[in-house]
Amino acid sequence: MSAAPLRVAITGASGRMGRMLIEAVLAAPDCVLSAALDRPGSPALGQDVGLLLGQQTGVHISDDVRAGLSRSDVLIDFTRPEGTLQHLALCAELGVKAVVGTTGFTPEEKSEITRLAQRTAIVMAPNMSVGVNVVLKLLETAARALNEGYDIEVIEAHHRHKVDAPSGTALQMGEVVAQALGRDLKQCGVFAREGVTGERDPSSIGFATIRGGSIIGDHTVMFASMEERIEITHKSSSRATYAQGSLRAARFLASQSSGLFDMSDVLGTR
Ligand SMILES: NC(=O)C1=CN([C@@H]2O[C@H](COP(=O)(O)OP(=O)(O)OC[C@H]3O[C@@H](n4cnc5c(N)ncnc54)[C@H](OP(=O)(O)O)[C@@H]3O)[C@@H](O)[C@H]2O)C=CC1
Ligand SMILES: O=C(O)C1=N[C@H](C(=O)O)C[C@H](O)C1
Repeated sequence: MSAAPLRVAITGASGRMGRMLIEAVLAAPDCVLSAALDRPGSPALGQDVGLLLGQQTGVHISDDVRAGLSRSDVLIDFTRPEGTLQHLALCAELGVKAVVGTTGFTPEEKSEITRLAQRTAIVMAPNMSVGVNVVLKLLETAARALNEGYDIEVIEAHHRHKVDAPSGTALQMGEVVAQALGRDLKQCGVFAREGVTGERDPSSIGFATIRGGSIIGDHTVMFASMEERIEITHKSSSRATYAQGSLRAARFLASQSSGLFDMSDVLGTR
């Protein structure tokens, strides 16, 4: 007998990631789209989610998050920090699991998510692509080997609509490198340079942000010495990579009851 399909709810349904996730869920044979949710006042409310895909699905975008979650096993949320926190509080109350792709959380908001994960299972990652999560492992190895004489800079580029900087992925890359080197990113991260900055502090990890056009998401970590330069780069060419990773995370959660996980748990690379 085949297992019951995973009932997946999507918040931010009309957003860039929301639309990509809906397409991925509709195409997944083991999943069913149980709810497509947007916030009150969204012009998308009432639309059949298949409208943009040229098909009728019978699932209409709604702002009734509680009702949508009540008929779901897992929520996939790519919205904004304040929206995600509201959605997670409802997930914890209703026993619905959650995959969080939203970035830009404050340390306090992250602590709140850790608390909510005592009541339901949550996967949270600033980048759901398998490729980026492999790159995080490469960075750990590179940082350990290049621990002296190399200046480390993280460069990221995204589309003109992105609202947070540096990207969540760039920050995670910085954290992985800092941890491998026994540094604290809060102390050594340099997020802006202008005017007479003085010479570069060798223990710093610099960040540079580019915003423009339709760039989906590029990240490079540069290790620069006086003799050579190593650059580890990941470039996304479609948001489908984030949607597919999110579905892997949703399937992983089916066997978890509580706790906060990341993509290394999902991919078994921890
Ligand atoms: N982890 C990963 O792999 C990835 C993470 N991201 C992150 O996902 C998030 C969304 O990105 P993207 O899809 O490009 O953004 P969009 O702006 O295209 O979509 C955001 C969606 O969330 C809704 N929303 C905004 N604020 C709230 C709120 N307070 N409550 C409920 N819903 C809200 C928006 O509704 P409205 O239109 O009404 O404002 C919209 O539907 C960002 O934080 C981004 O960094 C993106 C790609 C990959
Ligand atoms: O906003 C985006 O688009 C993306 N956000 C994530 C981030 O902040 O790292 C992931 C990806 O780079 C796309």
